[in-house]
Amino acid sequence: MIRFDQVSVTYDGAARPSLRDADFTLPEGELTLLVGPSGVGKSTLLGAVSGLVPHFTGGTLRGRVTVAGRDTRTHRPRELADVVGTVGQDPRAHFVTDVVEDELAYGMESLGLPPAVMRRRVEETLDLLGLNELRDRPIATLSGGQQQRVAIGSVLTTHPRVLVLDEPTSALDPAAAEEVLAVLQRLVHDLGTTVLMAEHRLERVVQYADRVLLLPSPGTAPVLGTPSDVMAVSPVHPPVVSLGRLAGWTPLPLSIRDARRASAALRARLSEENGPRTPDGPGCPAPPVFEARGHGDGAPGTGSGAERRETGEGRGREQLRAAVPTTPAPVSVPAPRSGLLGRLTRRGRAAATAAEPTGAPAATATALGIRRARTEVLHDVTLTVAPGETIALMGRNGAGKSTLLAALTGTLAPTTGQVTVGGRAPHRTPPPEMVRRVGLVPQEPRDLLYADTVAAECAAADADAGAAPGTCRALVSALLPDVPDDTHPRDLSEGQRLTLALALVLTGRPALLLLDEPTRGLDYAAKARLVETLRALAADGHAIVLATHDVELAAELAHRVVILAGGEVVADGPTAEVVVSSPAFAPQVAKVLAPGHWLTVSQVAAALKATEATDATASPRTPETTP
Ligand SMILES: Nc1ncnc2c1ncn2[C@@H]1O[C@H](COP(=O)(O)OP(=O)(O)OP(=O)(O)O)[C@@H](O)[C@H]1O
Ligand SMILES: Nc1ncnc2c1ncn2[C@@H]1O[C@H](COP(=O)(O)OP(=O)(O)OP(=O)(O)O)[C@@H](O)[C@H]1O
Repeated sequence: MIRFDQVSVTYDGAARPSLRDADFTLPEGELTLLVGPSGVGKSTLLGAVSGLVPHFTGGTLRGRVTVAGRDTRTHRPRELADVVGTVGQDPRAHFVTDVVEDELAYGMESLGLPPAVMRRRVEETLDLLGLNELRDRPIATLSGGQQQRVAIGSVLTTHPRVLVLDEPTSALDPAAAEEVLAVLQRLVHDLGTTVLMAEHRLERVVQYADRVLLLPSPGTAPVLGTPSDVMAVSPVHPPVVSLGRLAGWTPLPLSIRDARRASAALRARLSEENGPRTPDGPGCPAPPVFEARGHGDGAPGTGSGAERRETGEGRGREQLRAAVPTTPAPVSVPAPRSGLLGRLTRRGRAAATAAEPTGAPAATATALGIRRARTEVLHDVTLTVAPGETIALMGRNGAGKSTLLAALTGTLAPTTGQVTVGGRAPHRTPPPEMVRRVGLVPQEPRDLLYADTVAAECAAADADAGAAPGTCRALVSALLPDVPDDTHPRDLSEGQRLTLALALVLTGRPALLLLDEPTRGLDYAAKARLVETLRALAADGHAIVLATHDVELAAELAHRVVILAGGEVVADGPTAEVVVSSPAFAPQVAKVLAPGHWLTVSQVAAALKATEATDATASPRTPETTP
């Protein structure tokens, strides 16, 4: 159904192709997952299928891409619209109309479908994606996840034979993501739809894939194989695969169910330990985080142990291994340089202590209620955020997370109750006085970026924060060393844009840092860098509140998890206590190793090391659990 014939794409002015030597066929009626580190060319490959590359993006496409027999170089995206449905990374870029129902009908109208068919398909899609209650709503008033569902729905109504999706679950809560993936799987199984989907959160999607197409590193040819064969060699993989590689499980499990079946010995071994040593309050140093290094570097969790015990099962695995270079995965958010970050956080501490008397909370909400349009979106929310504390704010799409963050920044005024940040009521305090008290990195970092160059953004951030000229640029250099002054923010990758937005906000050294869904579009390595940066800030006294659907991020970073449902706080407590028993919010490791309170692969690796050290003095090693 989709055929790439020796395809390379080079953007205008680029020194190297962004996609090279792509040569593969994707058959009809299969779901193929496209994976790879940030900036490796996934969106470029997807664009070559929908015709956006090179027709809209410019650049040169060599070779031939055919979709249902049509050459995408000679067929513009409009001439492919009856066959290919595309949802890009930013749902808002997708919308043509203002209201949910109209948006669902728009694609069918363009294809000239009869009104009766349109009506039936709109109703079906509203039901299928749980959008019924939102059908009359202006799209601009929907939450991020609600908008993403509408974008997906608007493509499904045209019944395309090929669906091309760029991170379709990035703004969805875990349950909504499962619902959308189940719908896609039904289309594949029941209607023979061909789905090609890029996604960074592999823990959500890999078990749904028939095949995985891996772009291992920039300029390396794509590798196609079964999910388990590709995951065995991929530089990006979900925690359940890291755990399987660490424990040496063969075949490598991709689902929680398979991992639980393989995990009896590991669970027994870990039960001898006293449980994970998690940071349960501000100021506690935490264990290392997501695996940030590439395959083959011998680090725990990269699978070297598992591979030594490989039995060779899995057709094609050896060829895959040969095709995947063993260089570390490129990262889009480089490690902070300790000197500069140190200076940043020291200044942060000065700001934090200047803004807060010792022991005072960074922020409070008391019996907070907020009405938007005619709906009460938050109700009776009471919350205290301490300096140095990292809180993950979780909950279903539309639960009110972004609304709570907006109340903390002062963008929305309480309808009832009170909010204080650094001792002030944020909605009544002039913005310049709030800059050092609170900063928000919004769900879409583009919303903070107005200027044409990175340098101009930095100059504006210095002026807004009353900081010495050069303050912001020093931060950008620390967090994004390779980005020149004259780069247009539009040309940065998702991860780079997020980091630029973070640097702009940190220029004001806010005592309270708010981040709305900060891992959208980030690969595992970039996420590890973000975690490192946020930990350094928390250790230095900044309070951090993250609204996130990323259960793995919450497990790594948060001291405390607060769950909102229908605008109310329904859980608030230490991370392990809140997430371990929750089917929706537990990270993969917790699900595999329940009832133990293990949350991350790094905790398990540390525990195994400890038991091994004990065993080395007492008895022979247990090969099964040797990393
Ligand atoms: N329109 C464009 N013009 C010039 N360069 C581009 C354009 N689009 C992408 N690039 C560059 O091509 C490379 C591949 O980008 P692409 O967006 O395809 O990667 P990706 O794997 O989808 O990344 P991510 O996971 O961050 O979305 C990057 O170096 C990017 O900067
Ligand atoms: N401007 C607005 N007018 C009316 N209702 C709104 C407006 N903005 C948001 N809402 C509604 O308020 C509710 C809470 O939205 P909010 O953006 O706070 O949710 P969220 O928990 O951040 O969701 P997500 O996880 O999808 O980002 C949703 O039902 C949303 O539709």
